[in-house]
Amino acid sequence: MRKLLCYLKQERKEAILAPLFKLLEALLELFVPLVMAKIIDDGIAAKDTGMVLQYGGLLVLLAAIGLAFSITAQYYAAKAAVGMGAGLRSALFRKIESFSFSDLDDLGTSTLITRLTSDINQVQSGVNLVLRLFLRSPFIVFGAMIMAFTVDVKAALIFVVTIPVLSVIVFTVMLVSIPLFRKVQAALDRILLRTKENLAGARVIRAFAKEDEENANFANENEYLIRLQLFVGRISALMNPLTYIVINFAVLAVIMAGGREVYLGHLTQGKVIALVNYMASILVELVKLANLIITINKSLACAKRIEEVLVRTESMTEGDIMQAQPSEYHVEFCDVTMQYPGSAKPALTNISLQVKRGETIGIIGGTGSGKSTLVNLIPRFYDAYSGTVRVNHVDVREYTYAHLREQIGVVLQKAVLFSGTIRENLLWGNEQASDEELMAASEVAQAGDILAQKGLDGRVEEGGKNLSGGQKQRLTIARALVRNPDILILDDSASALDFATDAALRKAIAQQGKKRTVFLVSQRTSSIMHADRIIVLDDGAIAGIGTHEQLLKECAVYQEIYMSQFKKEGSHEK
Ligand SMILES: Nc1ncnc2c1ncn2[C@@H]1O[C@H](COP(=O)(O)OP(=O)(O)OP(=O)(O)O)[C@@H](O)[C@H]1O
Repeated sequence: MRKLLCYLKQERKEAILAPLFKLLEALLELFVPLVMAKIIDDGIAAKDTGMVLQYGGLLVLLAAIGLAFSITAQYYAAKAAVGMGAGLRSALFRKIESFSFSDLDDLGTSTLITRLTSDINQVQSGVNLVLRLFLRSPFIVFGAMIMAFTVDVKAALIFVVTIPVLSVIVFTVMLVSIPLFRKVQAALDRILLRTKENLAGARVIRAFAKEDEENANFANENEYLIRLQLFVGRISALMNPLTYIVINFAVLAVIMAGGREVYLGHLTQGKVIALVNYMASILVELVKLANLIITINKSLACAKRIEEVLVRTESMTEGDIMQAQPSEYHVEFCDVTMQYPGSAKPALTNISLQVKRGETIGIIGGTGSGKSTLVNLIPRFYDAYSGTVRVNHVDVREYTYAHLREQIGVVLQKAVLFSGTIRENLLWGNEQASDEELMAASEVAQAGDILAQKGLDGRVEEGGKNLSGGQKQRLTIARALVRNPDILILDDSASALDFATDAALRKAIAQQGKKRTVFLVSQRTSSIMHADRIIVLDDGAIAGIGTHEQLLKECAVYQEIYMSQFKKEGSHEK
């Protein structure tokens, strides 16, 4: 919590001024019943119109000054809360950006989105309310009680009994409803998650005709939320009749005791009205206070979720080496074992491999055999559990992230593009690249036809939804090539391309002048068979290394893969 308060400290001036102005407004409010008493006793009773107008004017003045104080307080409270929210949002975003793939896997992206958006909003509105009410409400409750004593001690004793009773009712209702509110939030979270999954998977739902089932599931979750909210609503609704019964009895007691005092000549009618007004103010403030405490509780729960992310220590820290001398072996794996957190068994076991500069390495194996895991260790998307991965003979953990990754062009299995223009997307590879360089990279990536059709200024919609799978893959390859990297990793990134385009792509990459080390991950033997060496992975271990011809002779796993695809392709041709 202390960490979050730092962000409020940056808005120190506003955070002090907001409650101060609210306090001034409350101070003025406490005088209103006294002025009313004066109007009744000195103006109306004495039929003195001048006096009524004079005090009436004072009331208007008090209201106007109070309004000005209140607006000023609202302004500062909003400014402090929004400023804190903005600071928090940037800090959280920066923190999330610093997370490694393992951290993101561990936390889950949907909860990070909720924390970055609705949790921060909740904290923001909590801070806004606290700044306005945490001084004002207790001040009015105690102030009104003290003012009541200054009006009439005997009648004020009724307040001494009423306030604790009212407090007990209000705070009991609050204590009962807070855990229920937490349940409501959790139910809301589930509904949000379901909505998000449904929107993301809308096409799959249609394809499997699961709309009715999904509608029914959503209706169930919604029904549960409605029942919970109604229950919470009923409990909260109990507060009003109960408190009004107490307050009405207290008002009755004030009027009866006051009436007797008026009759005896010890109290004026105006003062009785003032006492009734103080009683009403106390009730209103107690209800506000209860709502404030509920909001504080909700905000604290959200603040805790935000803080969990902010104080999380990253599972990987970067080194400080910026450049290394080119060495004989460009990429080395030394007895590398990789196990994902929470997994029962390693995804890679005892991998040792030395790759020379300029070599093209094909990586093949069944699904889940560890191909992506192997290449993801080179740009340090994950750290090896044991063993070392080296680039230019330097452990990847010793490089700064930026300097390690600027040597490597990665095309991930899932082609991700961002909304904007094609040019903006390609420039991610190298911000300084000229249009000619972008076009040249696109030609190599076999994306020339896309550019001819759409141009560099062609729009890419959210998630590249206006492009086909193959078009997206070719643009992501072009983006990696724009960087002109020393190491190029294509992780099954030509899976949506037809055989001819795939072959043309490999040929164009090989023909580029640069002595580039290439890792080609694929499930298709045809994509990797021309590589200098092929690594066959089987259940996380190397089952064979060699050329296509060597492996066909010596490696049973490779033979099996090749034969299964050869037969399949043969049968297609028939
Ligand atoms: N982020 C992750 N967290 C936990 N386990 C993972 C993660 N990514 C992969 N795995 C597991 O590690 C193993 C190897 O996965 P990997 O993605 O490297 O296989 P692959 O050979 O690339 O498969 P495919 O060809 O299907 O993409 C699998 O058992 C997979 O379930």
